[in-house]
Amino acid sequence: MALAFILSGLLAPVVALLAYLVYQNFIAARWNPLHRIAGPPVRGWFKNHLYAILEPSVSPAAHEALVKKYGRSIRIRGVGPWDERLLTLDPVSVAHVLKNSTTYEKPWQSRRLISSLIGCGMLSAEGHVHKRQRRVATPAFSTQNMRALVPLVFRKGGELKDRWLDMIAEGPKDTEKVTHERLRIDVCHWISRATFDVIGSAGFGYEFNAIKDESNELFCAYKEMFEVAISQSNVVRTMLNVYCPWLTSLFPDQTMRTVQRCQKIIRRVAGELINENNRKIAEAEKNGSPFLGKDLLSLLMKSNAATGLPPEDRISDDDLLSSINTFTFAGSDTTCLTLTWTLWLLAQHPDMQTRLRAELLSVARPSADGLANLTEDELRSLYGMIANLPYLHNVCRESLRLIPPVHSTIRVATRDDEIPTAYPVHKSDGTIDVDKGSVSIRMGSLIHVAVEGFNLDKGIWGQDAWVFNPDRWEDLPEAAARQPGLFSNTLSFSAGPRSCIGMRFSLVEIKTFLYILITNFVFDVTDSKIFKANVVLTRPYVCGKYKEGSQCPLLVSRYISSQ
Ligand code: HEM
Repeated sequence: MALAFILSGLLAPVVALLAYLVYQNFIAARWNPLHRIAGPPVRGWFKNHLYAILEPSVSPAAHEALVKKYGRSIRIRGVGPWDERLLTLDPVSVAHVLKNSTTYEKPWQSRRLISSLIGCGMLSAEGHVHKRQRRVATPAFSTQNMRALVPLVFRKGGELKDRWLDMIAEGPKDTEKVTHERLRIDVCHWISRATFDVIGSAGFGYEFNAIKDESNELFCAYKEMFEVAISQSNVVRTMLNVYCPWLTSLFPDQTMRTVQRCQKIIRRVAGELINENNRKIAEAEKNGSPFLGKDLLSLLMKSNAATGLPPEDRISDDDLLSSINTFTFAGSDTTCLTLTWTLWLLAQHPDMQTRLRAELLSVARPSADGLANLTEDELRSLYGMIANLPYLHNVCRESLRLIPPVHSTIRVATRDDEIPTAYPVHKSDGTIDVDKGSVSIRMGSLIHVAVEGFNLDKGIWGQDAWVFNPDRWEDLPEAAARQPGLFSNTLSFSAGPRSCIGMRFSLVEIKTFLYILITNFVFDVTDSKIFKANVVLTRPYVCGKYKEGSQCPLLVSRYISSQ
């Protein structure tokens, strides 16, 4: 009797699980309206289309083939048979999904993964928590505040330049091949150190000094934690982290222990920064003088302390800590990769590099003896001129269009909806629906927003869409000029209420760094072949050396004017 009771107790959950799986895979899947949309076949129970649409070495061709065969609203298979997703390359559909951020949220699984590392900051929060964080942070990213950061960005760019000049003067180390004063430099590694320095200083008034050396404990903690985040090599462990976080924190493995150790350091150091700022704000208030901190954290704390803000709209010290982590996580690698890919593209196109250099050198410097002696105001006015240079702007937007660091993003429908379409929808029975003008979507379905897919769409940008051509921006095809997107009709910074809050910040950094680097150095390709891989972001790797991690070696020599 007792045995029968125990067995039935054990059996019940198994039967319930089986029933659930049968329901999800055979019944719910059949009733899902996405099932009626055309899409590529799946050859096997656990086969999916994720590699083809997520991996930048194959995704442009995959997207092109899918659109040709199935139109711009495509049903694809996600992780399992229960996971039918909508891949949309229809601009009207994407604008709808990104604009309606309460109907289309970020899936809880990706939000949980991000939160487990950097806390529930703006990247992973949803609903009123996100709104509150975004409202408090928005003033910090105003044009005026971004201008205030210009001198600091020049200082960091100058430090990187001096470091490279020293390295070139010193000559090669064992690992660096040289041909007549040209040094092989992993630009990705070095620019990453510099963008960390910028975000530390401009983000929260902290000096990582990573261009100098890589020993700072907060820098090491962030680096180690982000490396864990991007490796996620143990799929089972990652799944457990998402679905049973209590289990993995009860039985932490080496990776988890590393993350916990890093988080402890970050909490301590960043906590001190927050306390210090709180103290300064209180002191300024007491003295009736303004608090002068210009970094994002100070500005965020100032806007949070503003007298007009209702208490329920204020964010907590924990949220402030998550914001520091979020700015570091979202703002350093993305900008580093844009700069790295731009230098790589310019190294492949020496004529464009020369043309850009000529334009940058045409900007009159307020002082002949370099940037170091310029006042903050002079640097700001210099940046004003640089920011308006047309070819530099075209190079930046073309690089961000061609190789967007964020390859794609994903949303989940929080209710049933009709997603409007501009193009006819191909159905799974072989017919084409020209009249309906929408795709029915059920609550819980995932929508794949192909950032790179949009940016490289030949049907929109023209037959040369996969080619680096900064001049295309002088005469865009009509369809491209109608594309949604926060930045220059591209989705590189996304669109709508969840688009990138740091776009202006990164453009100041990208343009200033390009100005300093291109007017001081010449960049050439090496004999190493570089390929792109989507490891959270689109990163460069050397062919045959994937295991060595992301790198982008270029031959760097000093630019010497012939005049
Ligand atoms: C070239 C550099 C950058 C690129 C290409 C980029 C791109 C993006 C994209 C595509 C998103 C939307 C992600 C999604 O929907 O899944 C995003 C969001 C975000 N970015 Fe950036 N980003 C860059 C630089 C920065 C910088 C410098 C910062 C901060 C200092 C920053 C802070 C954020 C934040 C906080 C969000 C979340 C916004 C929200 O959900 O409300 N980003 N970024």
